[in-house]
Amino acid sequence: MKIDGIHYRSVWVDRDDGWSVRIFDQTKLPWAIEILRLTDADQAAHAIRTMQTRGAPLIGAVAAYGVALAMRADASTAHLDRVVEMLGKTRPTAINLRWALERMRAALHNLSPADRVAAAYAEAAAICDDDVETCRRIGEHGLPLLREIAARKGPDQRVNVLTHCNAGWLATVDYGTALSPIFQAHDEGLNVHVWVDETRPRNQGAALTAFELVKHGVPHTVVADNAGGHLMQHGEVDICIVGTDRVTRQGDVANKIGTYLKALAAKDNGVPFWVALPHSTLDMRARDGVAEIPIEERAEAEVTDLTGRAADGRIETIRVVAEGSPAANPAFDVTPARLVTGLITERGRTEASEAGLRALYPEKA
Ligand SMILES: CSC[C@H]1O[C@H](OP(=O)(O)O)[C@H](O)[C@@H]1O
Repeated sequence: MKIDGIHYRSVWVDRDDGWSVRIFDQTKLPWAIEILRLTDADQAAHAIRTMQTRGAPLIGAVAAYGVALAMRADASTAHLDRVVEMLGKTRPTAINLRWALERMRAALHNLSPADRVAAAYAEAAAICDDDVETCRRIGEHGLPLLREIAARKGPDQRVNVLTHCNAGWLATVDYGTALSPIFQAHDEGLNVHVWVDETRPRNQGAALTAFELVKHGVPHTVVADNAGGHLMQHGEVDICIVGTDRVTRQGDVANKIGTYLKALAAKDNGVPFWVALPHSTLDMRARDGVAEIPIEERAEAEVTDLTGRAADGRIETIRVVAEGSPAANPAFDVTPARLVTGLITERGRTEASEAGLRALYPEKA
């Protein structure tokens, strides 16, 4: 998507710089736009682990390019296996990471080492191009939901969408998932407004979703995570649309911590709760999400500390928790399918169920 009129993807290859891989340092956004230069797999792993680059589809794409960078250093089968395993351990919850690495290994394993560099870059590029088209189509299939609300409420009433975390173009290669229909609705002139959950502790909503919506000119309001239920009780939310890091074959949804609580509030208030996902986020090997999806535990400091811009413009990190208090930091939770109104995919919309997913993805059954 665009930043000040210039189109970017969230990851790209700099052919003029030795085929290095470029990403935004998302830990610096929205205060600074810094582009990182990755030249080896360890740098790619570090970027994923530290969330310099994050978002389920995007970490898969960056890991894929991490494999390509690794093949330039050593295209042996042993090194390929080592790098795939190393990158696969960077973050446990988003299934897109495993999906992308398995796809890279399948594309390279039977090739001769001499052919692996070019093939790795080509496969990583194909993963990125597939993600861009997939996310664009997710937008197309989610758009009718917003049009229906707009038609019901009338042109002078805004369509209020609540979203959690960041599932925009910064979480994917381009367009986003949950934000894709919102961008398309805005671009076609729908009167759409977004309630943006700040999304503690990493504030992906306040920092990244808000940044995307400002740059695209989409009306929005940042709210504390705990405000969503109140807004729903008072009729201020017409629909919730969130992204996801893994959906099981029965439709259970892993997403950023706090999503489950929003889904409970939506159910209690009769607010439709939709989840947007590309095919790469489906984990048909898992059934019960609560029991089977690994939930990433991140550092306490992400809860005890907060980073932002001081009055004098300096970026500072301050402690916001009493000295001596420990913190726990589960980074995701699982929303059971019974709380999900439906799934928005690149192939269309479906109920959050095994039957619904089999109908859309018969080849994955
Ligand atoms: C389009 S996937 C976005 C998904 O990924 C985020 O996790 P993180 O920022 O920790 O990588 C979050 O769960 C989003 O919903």
